[in-house]
Amino acid sequence: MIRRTLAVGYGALAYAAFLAAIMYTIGFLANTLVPKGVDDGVTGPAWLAVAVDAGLLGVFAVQHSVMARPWFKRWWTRFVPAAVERSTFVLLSSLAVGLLLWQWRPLTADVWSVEAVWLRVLLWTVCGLGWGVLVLSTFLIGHFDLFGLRQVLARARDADYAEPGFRQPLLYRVVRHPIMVGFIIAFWATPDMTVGHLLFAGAATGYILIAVRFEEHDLRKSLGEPYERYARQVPRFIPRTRAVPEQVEA
Ligand SMILES: C[S@@+](CC[C@H](N)C(=O)[O-])C[C@H]1O[C@@H](n2cnc3c(N)ncnc32)[C@H](O)[C@@H]1O
Repeated sequence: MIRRTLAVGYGALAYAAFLAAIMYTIGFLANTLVPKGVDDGVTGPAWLAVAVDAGLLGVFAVQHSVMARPWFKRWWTRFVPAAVERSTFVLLSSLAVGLLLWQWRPLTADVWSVEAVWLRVLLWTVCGLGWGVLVLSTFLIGHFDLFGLRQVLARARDADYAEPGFRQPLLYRVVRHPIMVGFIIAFWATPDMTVGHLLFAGAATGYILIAVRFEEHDLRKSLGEPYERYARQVPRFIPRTRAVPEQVEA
């Protein structure tokens, strides 16, 4: 009983950490409503800021990609109960984001700064749409599974947990990685782009381009031909303007 309560509490804590990390990131990149935005913090030599920021992004990238691999999950569920494996991943990812935002060093030179009000409004709207696409997409493939809550609730009820499995709802019929498309849009759509923000957007986009290849490798391995067919029909990031005819089996 105590273990179950602890598991639910831990899952709730991890989910709260995720919510705090994503909401702070939104304010951080918009330089608004948070104490420290992407253009705030300790100033110093540019080379040092680039080195520190790249290191912080690297910590997140390694943590996030290594801990998401099936071989890693198989190994560490020998020590961590399976029911809280996802919550632990979510908690550590949120802490890595927290470290990144806390220790981020600004590079405040302007890359672009839009004056026209209509264009500023348009860019903020696109940015908001990016975050919206991201959140919606998490619900399309199982928001509460993705962030570990269903796993701990199943444990609390002593029920078996079944993963929601591979799905192709709505946006997943348009592109294979709508969550990542949402991130990319939100990272780049800003009326005021500084060198620091550009570094963040460029490095994070580069990471996404690599990370989805690892994810697809795992999906190909676990799903086989159905994923190959999906990949032939649905592009990674940029929607097709014309449908691809399904190949006739020989
Ligand atoms: C952070 S989500 C990102 C999903 C996807 N790359 C995206 O950008 O929307 C990563 C998890 O989603 C799972 N996933 C990816 N595509 C999926 C789909 N179409 N249906 C269900 N799960 C999916 C992966 O197996 C992985 O565990």
